[in-house]
Amino acid sequence: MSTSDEKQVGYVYSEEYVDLCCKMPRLEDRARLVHHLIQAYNLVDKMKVARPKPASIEEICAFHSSDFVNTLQACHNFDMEDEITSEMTEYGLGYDCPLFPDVFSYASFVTGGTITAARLLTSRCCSIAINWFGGWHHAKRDMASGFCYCNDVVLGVLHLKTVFDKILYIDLDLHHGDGVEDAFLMTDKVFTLSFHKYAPGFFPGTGSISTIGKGKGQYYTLNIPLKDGITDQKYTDLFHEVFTNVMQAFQPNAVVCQFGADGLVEDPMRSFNLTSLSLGKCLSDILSYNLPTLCLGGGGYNFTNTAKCWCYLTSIILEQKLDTQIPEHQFFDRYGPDFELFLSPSNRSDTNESSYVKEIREKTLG
Ligand SMILES: O=C(CCc1ccccc1NC(=O)c1cccc(C(F)(F)F)c1)NO
Ligand SMILES: [Zn+2]
Repeated sequence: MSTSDEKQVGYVYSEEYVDLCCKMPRLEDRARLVHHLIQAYNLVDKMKVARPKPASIEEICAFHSSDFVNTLQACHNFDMEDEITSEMTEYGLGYDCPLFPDVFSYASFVTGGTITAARLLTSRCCSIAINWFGGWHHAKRDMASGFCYCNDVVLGVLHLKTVFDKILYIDLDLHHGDGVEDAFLMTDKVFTLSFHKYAPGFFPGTGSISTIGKGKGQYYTLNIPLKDGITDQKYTDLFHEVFTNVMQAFQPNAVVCQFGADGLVEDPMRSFNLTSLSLGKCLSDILSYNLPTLCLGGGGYNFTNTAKCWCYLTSIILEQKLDTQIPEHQFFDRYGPDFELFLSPSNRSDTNESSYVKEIREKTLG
């Protein structure tokens, strides 16, 4: 099958990379499930596989402070019994961001994965690049946060900026993409658009509709705060309206999208009532503009649903229809009892009253 290069889809993967991603506590074998499902649907052979290299210290320091990176690197032989020092907690390490022996190679490899994906776009080798094991949007310049050590998203955007003038960042994770928003709050070259749950006491607590950017970056930050129970229809209608407005006004040269899957039905976060069809429709909207596009993962703590979702998104990128039956493969039995690719919404109530959505529309679309 001959695909002209500009349609080539880049997929960041190696056995070593997946193995390392599975060392992250609380994410166990998620990366392996994701890759093997994409493989089981014969999608890997339709993509240009790019082996990631770990990001170098200087690459990571393009955003993070050197004392933070040095501290993270010093934790590389940390084991569970070691006590958490005050220095570690000062850098956000130890609680929300658990320490484990390979933490630094994990963080530098994931970051390298996203930079590798971004390079596929800046080198014009591909028009779409995927790193499902990146998308760690909470990490700050000198602080790990919310399960994120290095902010691979910021570093990917910074690399894209060396070639593309204006970058649109879209964050579809259940949680507000605070680390990325902070990094680009004051620039008009990166527009950050985040859809997320916004509720008292819900992490990270930022992302209210009133945060719109500062200085030159004023009006280049947009937050869509949502409540529990939102459905596919309401989410995708709102996304379509807001996204098309932003595309018209900002006219980016490249797009980065974080497809965190913790907003899906049956996620342990138990917040939104979305199925993969929502993220799929958002992705189709984005791809319809034929811009260089970087697709990243993120949250997603129901591992089989996350694998189903990102595999489905990969099929949309490749314009391949998938069987609804999960194909036989090494992890087939994990997909029981239904062995179905698509999810069904639950009957939980949607607390986003239409008056609330109307208010959001008015405040963001003017
Ligand atoms: O998903 C996130 C991070 C969520 C987070 C924020 C702050 C502190 C810890 C976390 N991570 C979790 O709550 C978490 C991580 C892995 C698995 C789970 C589970 F219990 F939901 F499965 C929960 N950002 O997009
Ligand atoms: Zn999340």
